[in-house]
Amino acid sequence: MIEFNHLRKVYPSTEALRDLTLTIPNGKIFGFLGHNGAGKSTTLKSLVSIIEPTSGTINVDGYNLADHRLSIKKKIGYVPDSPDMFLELTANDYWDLIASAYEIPKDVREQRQTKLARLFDMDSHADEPIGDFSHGMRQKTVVIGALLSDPDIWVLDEPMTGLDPQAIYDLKTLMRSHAAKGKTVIFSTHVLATAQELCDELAILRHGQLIYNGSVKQLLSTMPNASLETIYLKMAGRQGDSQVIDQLEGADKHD
Ligand SMILES: Nc1ncnc2c1ncn2[C@@H]1O[C@H](COP(=O)(O)OP(=O)(O)OP(=O)(O)O)[C@@H](O)[C@H]1O
Repeated sequence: MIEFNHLRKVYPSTEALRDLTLTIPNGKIFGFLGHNGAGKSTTLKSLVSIIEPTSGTINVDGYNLADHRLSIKKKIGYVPDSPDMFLELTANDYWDLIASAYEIPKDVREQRQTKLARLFDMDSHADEPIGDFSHGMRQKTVVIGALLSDPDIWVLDEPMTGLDPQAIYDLKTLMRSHAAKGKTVIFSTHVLATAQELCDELAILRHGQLIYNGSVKQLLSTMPNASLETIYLKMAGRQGDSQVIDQLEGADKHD
């Protein structure tokens, strides 16, 4: 179980998180939704210790993150919001780096890497530089890296961006099976159909504030026959949406 208690993050020009309090249970797929800049990555980066919150605490399985940083980091596999890093390394070098940081035994690492690289069609590209990869191949490289240590807690920031349909299907299957084992799967997405299909529970952020936390079922029951997209846009979307689109359409007609 992961608990965020009154988390705040202030950047010089923005208050990215405002008093975020929520609990993420084990054994569920938990989704973060919110417009660009809502605070999703900031929340996930705080959990994986890439950034330090301005105030507030995070507890993982009852342990305070600030006091047990290293042991908690080792339980987490993280897919960052951008796969454009370590471009000069080969995929293999990158996985080596992760294997040594997580102290994964050589035989375990080899077994898992072989399976994951084959699953994501990356086995024949392992010795090529990441900088030569397409966006989707870079994404597959970081997904494999995140899952290499078989971590209990998966923190996936927009993990499906750029993946092909087969890889998306496979990743969704892995996420479901990991949660079914009672482990934790946290991900952010802008694809509301995916969130509706995959998530058990959701947090919706707007301007760094939590505007919904609960089950997808419960949220869908608030508006019978409406999709998550419809409900989300009512909660988090621009007011007078159709008016703005009508004005744009009108402007186009006069061009
Ligand atoms: N390193 C940084 N320095 C300054 N401001 C930042 C930094 N990182 C994020 N921010 C600001 O914090 C706010 C939240 O950003 P964050 O990346 O958490 O949003 P997000 O919900 O993940 O957005 P997106 O959907 O676009 O990825 C934004 O206003 C952003 O400009």
